[in-house]
Amino acid sequence: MNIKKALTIAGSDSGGGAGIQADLKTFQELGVFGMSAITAITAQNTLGVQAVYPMGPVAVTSQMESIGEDIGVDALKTGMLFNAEIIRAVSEKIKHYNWIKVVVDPVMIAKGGASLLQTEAISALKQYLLPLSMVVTPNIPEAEVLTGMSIKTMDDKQEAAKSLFDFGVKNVVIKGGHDEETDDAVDILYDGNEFYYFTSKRILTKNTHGTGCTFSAAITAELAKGSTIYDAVTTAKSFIQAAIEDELAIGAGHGPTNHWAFNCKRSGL
Ligand SMILES: Nc1ncnc2c1ncn2[C@@H]1O[C@H](COP(=O)(O)OP(=O)(O)O)[C@@H](O)[C@H]1O
Ligand SMILES: Cc1ncc(COP(=O)(O)OP(=O)(O)O)c(N)n1
Repeated sequence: MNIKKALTIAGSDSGGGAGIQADLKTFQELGVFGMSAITAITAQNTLGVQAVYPMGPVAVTSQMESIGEDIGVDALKTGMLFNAEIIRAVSEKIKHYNWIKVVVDPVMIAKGGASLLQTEAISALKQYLLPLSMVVTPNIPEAEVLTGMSIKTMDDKQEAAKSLFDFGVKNVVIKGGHDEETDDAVDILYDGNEFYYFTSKRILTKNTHGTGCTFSAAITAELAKGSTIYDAVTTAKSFIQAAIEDELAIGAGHGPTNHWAFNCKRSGL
């Protein structure tokens, strides 16, 4: 069996809804072999983040080396990177191994407000990692921080996508989960030439913990299997829609999404 391999470089969420745990569940459901390089351990549940314990940059890159020297990577994603030292070290290793299918989810703040990226690390993200990325997947607040723009309308989203493209990113996906006045959740993709729109019905639920992680992991899994960017985003959008729709009411706060739902739906369960 020629299984494709996907790597997540991200933080651990003890509650299992976001971070490494969400990524590996998504990789498994989409039929790729999942691997991880952990950047930080968070003590976290559906109520919020109780503590963050970052790894040193060498601890992160030695995990990448173990994978790079033996197993290989068909596609990778980054999630919570926490500080500028980790961003720099991860970027150097990606260049060293010439890993091309790189999805950057520029995780900044958890749903409960906890900081998952130090403010002073934002310029490192722009300078070192964005130019190496095949796809970047900010939500609206993250796109605002990266571009310095206020994003309210679809025109603003298009301008922001163009501005992110100018950082050297090859494809920009601005997610619409935070656009809460609209009935639909609309994600836009910009490839430097065209805009593409991915629209789904907005589901009214508080159980959306880890949506961004799951969505970017699904894109990564599809790219690992050889999909085009457009097809990878299409599948990721269906995956996350099913995962939010068929909700798991776990914990007292923002519950996780349901990673089984996409395959259950496909097999008529
Ligand atoms: N309530 C919702 N209903 C349907 N889709 C949603 C909802 N919330 C988020 N999404 C989708 O989940 C994905 C992640 O979006 P978003 O919530 O903006 O990211 P993040 O988790 O990084 O804040 C996107 O594809 C978005 O359209
Ligand atoms: C360890 C870890 N990584 C990332 C996140 C943020 O995940 P996201 O998918 O953006 O979901 P919410 O935080 O908005 O629920 C996280 N919480 N923890």
